[in-house]
Amino acid sequence: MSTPNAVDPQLQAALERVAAHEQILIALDFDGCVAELVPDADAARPVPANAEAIGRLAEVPGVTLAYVSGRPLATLRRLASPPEGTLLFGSHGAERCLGPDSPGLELSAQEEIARTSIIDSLEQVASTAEGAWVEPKPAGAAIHVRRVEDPEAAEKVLEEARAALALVDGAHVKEGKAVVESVVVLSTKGEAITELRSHVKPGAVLFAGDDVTDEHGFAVLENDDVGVKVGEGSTAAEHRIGAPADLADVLEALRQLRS
Ligand SMILES: O=P(O)(O)OC[C@H]1O[C@H](O[C@H]2O[C@H](CO)[C@@H](O)[C@H](O)[C@H]2O)[C@H](O)[C@@H](O)[C@@H]1O
Repeated sequence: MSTPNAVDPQLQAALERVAAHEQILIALDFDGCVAELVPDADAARPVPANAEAIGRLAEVPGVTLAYVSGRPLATLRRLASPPEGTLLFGSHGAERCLGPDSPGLELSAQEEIARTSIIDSLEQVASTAEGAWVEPKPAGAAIHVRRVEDPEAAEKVLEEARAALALVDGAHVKEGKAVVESVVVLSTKGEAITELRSHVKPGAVLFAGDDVTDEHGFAVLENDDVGVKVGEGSTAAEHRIGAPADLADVLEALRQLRS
């Protein structure tokens, strides 16, 4: 294990307040937070130092780990390889695994029709630009443009996708980084964190995330909770780190405070 860098003093003070609680919840976004953003979405993996820090935190009494991600639950499990016992929310909160009895996501017949229309519409749009591709998901789909070389062409794809999705009954749009997603089940990371809070009953929560959808998560933090925005962009989080590679220092600082 390499020596961790000191975290910002204000963040360190906030971590001390979190660590003082008997039970704490550490909820993490995956892409752009635990893992670097990469062109091939299936190649995303935790930054090694983050994986090590997460593994060590999983051993600490009174610490519950959770992932709160836009990824489908099955993909999240495969890519993140979370330690045993980690609670999981996928599909921006529409899918959950809080234990063996957690119900799977079931779509109504109407939602199934809407999901098929979303996928068909996005496939149609993606076929117009080299590098654009569609990621089908249990509750909808995402159109990706990170591999479209020309930024103007990429933005045009996203605009066309928004326009196509506006015509699909029951399609809700979520914005992301080089991606537009559409879901047939409306849920937010804020709702996921609220559900985690009532399940775990922690004295305080640390939530880290990098994207627009993570703002719903920061918005439900309270009291001694700590929100950490990863990277640039406006945010409701009170703390910020530069990149996913900096997250390990934060997690390690928290672990040391619990030792
Ligand atoms: O909530 P998250 O865990 O951050 O998931 C959000 C979306 O992440 C993935 O897309 C993003 O990461 C890709 C891999 O680095 C990148 O290529 C893409 O441009 C990003 O938008 C994922 O593919 C989506 O399903 C998630 O909703």
